[in-house]
Amino acid sequence: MYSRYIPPPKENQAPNPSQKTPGASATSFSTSTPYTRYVPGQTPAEPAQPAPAQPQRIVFDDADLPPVDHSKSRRTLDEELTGTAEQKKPKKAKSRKSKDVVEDGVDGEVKESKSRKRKRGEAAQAAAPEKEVPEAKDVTPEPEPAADGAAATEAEPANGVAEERKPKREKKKKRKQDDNQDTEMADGDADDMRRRHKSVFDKVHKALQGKDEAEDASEDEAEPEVEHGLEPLPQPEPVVFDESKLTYETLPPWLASPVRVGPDMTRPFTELGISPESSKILETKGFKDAFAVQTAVLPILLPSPDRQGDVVVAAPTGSGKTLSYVLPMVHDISKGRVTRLRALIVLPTRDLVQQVQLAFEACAAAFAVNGGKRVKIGTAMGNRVFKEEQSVIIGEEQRYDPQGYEQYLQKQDRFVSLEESDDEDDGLDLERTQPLPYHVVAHESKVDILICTPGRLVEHITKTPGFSLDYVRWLIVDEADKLLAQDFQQWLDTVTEKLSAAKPGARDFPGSNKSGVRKVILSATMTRDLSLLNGLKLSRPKLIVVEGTKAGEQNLPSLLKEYAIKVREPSLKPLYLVDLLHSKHMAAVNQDTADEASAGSETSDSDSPSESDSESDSSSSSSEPEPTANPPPTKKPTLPTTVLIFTKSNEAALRLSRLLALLSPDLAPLIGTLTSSTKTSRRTRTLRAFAQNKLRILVASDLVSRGIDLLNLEHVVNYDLPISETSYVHRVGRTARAGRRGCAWTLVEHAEARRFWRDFAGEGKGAVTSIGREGVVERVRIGEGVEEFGEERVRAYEVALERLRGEAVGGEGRK
Ligand SMILES: Nc1ncnc2c1ncn2[C@@H]1O[C@H](COP(=O)(O)OP(=O)(O)OP(=O)(O)O)[C@@H](O)[C@H]1O
Repeated sequence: MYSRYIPPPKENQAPNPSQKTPGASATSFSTSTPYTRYVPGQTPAEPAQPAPAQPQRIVFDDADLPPVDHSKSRRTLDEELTGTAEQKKPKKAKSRKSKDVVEDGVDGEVKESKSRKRKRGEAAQAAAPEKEVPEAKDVTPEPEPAADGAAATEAEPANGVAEERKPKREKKKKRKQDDNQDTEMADGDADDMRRRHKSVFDKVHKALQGKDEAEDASEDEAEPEVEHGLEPLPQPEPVVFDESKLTYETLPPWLASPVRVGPDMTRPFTELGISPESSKILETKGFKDAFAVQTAVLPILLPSPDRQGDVVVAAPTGSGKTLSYVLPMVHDISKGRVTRLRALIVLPTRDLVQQVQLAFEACAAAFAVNGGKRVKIGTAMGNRVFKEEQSVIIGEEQRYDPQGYEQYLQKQDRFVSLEESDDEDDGLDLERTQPLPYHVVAHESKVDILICTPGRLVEHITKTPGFSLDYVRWLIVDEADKLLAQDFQQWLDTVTEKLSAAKPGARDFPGSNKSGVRKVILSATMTRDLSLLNGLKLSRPKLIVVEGTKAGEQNLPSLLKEYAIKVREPSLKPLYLVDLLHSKHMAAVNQDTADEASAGSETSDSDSPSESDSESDSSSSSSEPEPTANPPPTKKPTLPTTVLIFTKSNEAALRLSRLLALLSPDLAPLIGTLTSSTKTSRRTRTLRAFAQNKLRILVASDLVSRGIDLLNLEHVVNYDLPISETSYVHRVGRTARAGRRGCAWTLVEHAEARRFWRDFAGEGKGAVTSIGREGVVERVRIGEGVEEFGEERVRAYEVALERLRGEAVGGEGRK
């Protein structure tokens, strides 16, 4: 009953045509592969060498196949081959199979499972009596290509051993694929041979399982055929990947349920716990009533018998967040006598350090009343030589202390031996002040409050003798999302570790029985990312959110108006800007600015610092007449308002600033430039000139997009699109501050339109923006391309560009 088993060729074994006997069997299988005879009841001998598990393919060369009658249906073929009528399979199963085949694609066909191979082998044996070898054909089999020439090959494991090693699940999957493959082969028009085999395999497989045809038939009958219309068959649920962002529901209660405050709420400082004397002084500084954020934060941070936990503040730009922490801190520290480092304020840029220092100085005076101490404020931001900065923060004195001196000497001895052993760890000791005999050098803080950038803070912690955080009881992290996202020298870990050290009584709050470090974390674009916030190790935190009626995650000031200008000709973008600056849109939007502008224009010729204040010298001292893209000015250079123009980089800011001066000489003396490559002192001068209305236009990189408080600024122009929604919020938030009006203009090129309207403006299909605004972004038209600007202006623009290029290369243009 069993016939000779002709196994498939061995994996990776390229046929050797030389071994072929002429006139050998016409089968397309390589006959060079050794095989064993199957003897029932006898375990077949293991192959000498297990072949690698890499699949091998078998050529089904049409030329080698027996002629096929395509007119015969599959059923007819099956009958012809097996002599039995095969039960028709239910339609449902069939269609599912064919779908799987499509999904599995070529891979499914390439891989063949062991079971299928087994079936194939068994089938070959079973089918042998009926059709042992395909009809002899007068064609010499083509040699099979090598295993790696995969194009015309089919995967075939070398033997059962390699196959056995595959995990069960994989085998199961393969088996399923094989079933699908079978259907595909039957439907396809290339492999009739395989189709025949398949039907034989099926029969033999059933036969080997001890099931006769009748049983098969009854089994199939038991599974009634289900009729389907054209409606889609039920499919498994598609796998849905959860791409949702963190929502308030998934946040801890303090983040999920913030204390919400309306943006218009104000209250007198006296109602919030500030003494009338201090309030009066604050009023003289321009702080009459507390702003919304201050009304919410002050009661939590000012001393109370029941001290509350840490505070996280999310309030729009220009809403007065700085004063909300400055006032309670100065109030608290002014109650003390001794100067110790009590508070750290960490900020991302030097400009912000300087700005916050001014706020502290103003408030220090307000609390130096009724016997209150005038708090001492220091800064550490790297704008000075480190040693100089050290001497400003930490003082030294020689104190008589024979015992301490003895310990010092012992330490020195140890240090010398360490030095000999090339250990450089204590090298800084060499730079320390040497004590006088029987004295020690004592260090003490010269400041109560240190305002600093994170990098410089870490430097002082690690390198400044006597710099200690033992007495620090306030930690303020302003522009927190930025500081937390960028781990400057692991500043947070270093600081929190130092703050966790407890010295008895060192962190006590006067007038309170509580002790510890109070943390205040602020931003207009506060992160809700717990992985970032966790690093702060907050204690019983509260989230304060200031928001209007149309609140988003990041809210814009309510008095901000936003506009978008379509740039049809990106190559002429600077001309759009020039036209905007000369348009009626650039009007004063606050009355006091209008007044100052008219007063400033009278003196602007003599007082203007011109561009000597910035790196780009735009003063048009050249003897040649400047190419101008605008009509020559008829009156003194002036602009009725103030403008801050944002570009994408330092270089872009410098170039645009110069180009503007060339294109519009009337504006040249009013233009200043602010970039991170500009020296801090020069930046300070430029900002001061702008605050005094001597400069009316600032061209800047994103350096000044955060926190900078230019109260007289009325218009922000996004010359280049900001990189993110957060960046947009900070940029446009340089105006419309502290209850003033302001406008934001964005130049939008065609390629940027979708992103701008969807992500920033929150308009259009699929718009999802985190920005909360009261109004909408309005469209404004400026220029209409070449026709609108005119040939002459476009030519002048090209000349200006050429000159700029010349200046960049040789600097001749500036001479
Ligand atoms: N109570 C007040 N009365 C009047 N002016 C105030 C008051 N509080 C703050 N200001 C002023 O409001 C302006 C903006 O304040 P501040 O710089 O603190 O804003 P901010 O919320 O920190 O903004 P940003 O997020 O952009 O840093 C400052 O000029 C500040 O002096």
